[in-house]
Amino acid sequence: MGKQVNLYSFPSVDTLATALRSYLISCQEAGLERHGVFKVGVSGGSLPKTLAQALLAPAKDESDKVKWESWEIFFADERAVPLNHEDSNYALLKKELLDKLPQGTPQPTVHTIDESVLDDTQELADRYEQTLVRSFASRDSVKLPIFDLLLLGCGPDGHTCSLFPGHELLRETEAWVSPIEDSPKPPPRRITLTLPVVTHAVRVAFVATGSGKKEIMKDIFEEGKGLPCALVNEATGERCSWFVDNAAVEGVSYPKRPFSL
Ligand SMILES: O=C1O[C@H](COP(=O)(O)O)[C@@H](O)[C@H](O)[C@H]1O
Repeated sequence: MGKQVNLYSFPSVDTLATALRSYLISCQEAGLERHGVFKVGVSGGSLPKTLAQALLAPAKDESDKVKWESWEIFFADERAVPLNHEDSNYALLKKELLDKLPQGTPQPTVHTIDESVLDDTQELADRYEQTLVRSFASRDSVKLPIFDLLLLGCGPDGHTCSLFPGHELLRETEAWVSPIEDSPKPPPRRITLTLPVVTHAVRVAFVATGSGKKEIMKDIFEEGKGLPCALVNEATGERCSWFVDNAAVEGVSYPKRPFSL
């Protein structure tokens, strides 16, 4: 068996958010040291709210500062809807986090999808892949982009990004970004980072909270069952950290670690 992932469980979302903040700052500093920017992919769903709680808290000191001007934000997956649509992951991040940055805060760079091609998901995916190519270097010079951090959610069926259990997209080996037309969770038309891109990141962090997640957490951590979240765990091992509350892992026997950086 490969190296184990870090499973961090917290008594509340508040304590989880405090730890997540420290983790994000450490990933930010590692990214800045590596290449002068912090390249992070974010998900939709329940993540942006917890992320906002972590990032909007005032800095304790200089070493705890979010250096927004150095953040390059990408989307781990996005829905094929206008950017101001209620189903848009960008709109959600904007509402929960970006619009709440205090006045005068230097703005992060946010890489959104190209709204002009929403009716063609293959083109939408290709254009987003080109966005990655421009930021991470050409596909000829790198086989896969390397995100400093991917922030992922875990759906109650074990999906992550828009990679769903049993879907043929899990076998994609070439594309960096793929379209999906039949997402079992609405809306059906989306684009997503592919599994090789997700598992190639320097670090991957899942955030999952609430008792609604506990059954799938057992499946992911105890049996795997080929679930997308389990595939990410298997491929990333100790590069992968789960930030969960106690309710989400009640009855899960996988060893939890005390949080430390
Ligand atoms: O549809 C999606 O769902 C997942 C999981 O969402 P959650 O609400 O259960 O946290 C999310 O990570 C993904 O970005 C989103 O498009």
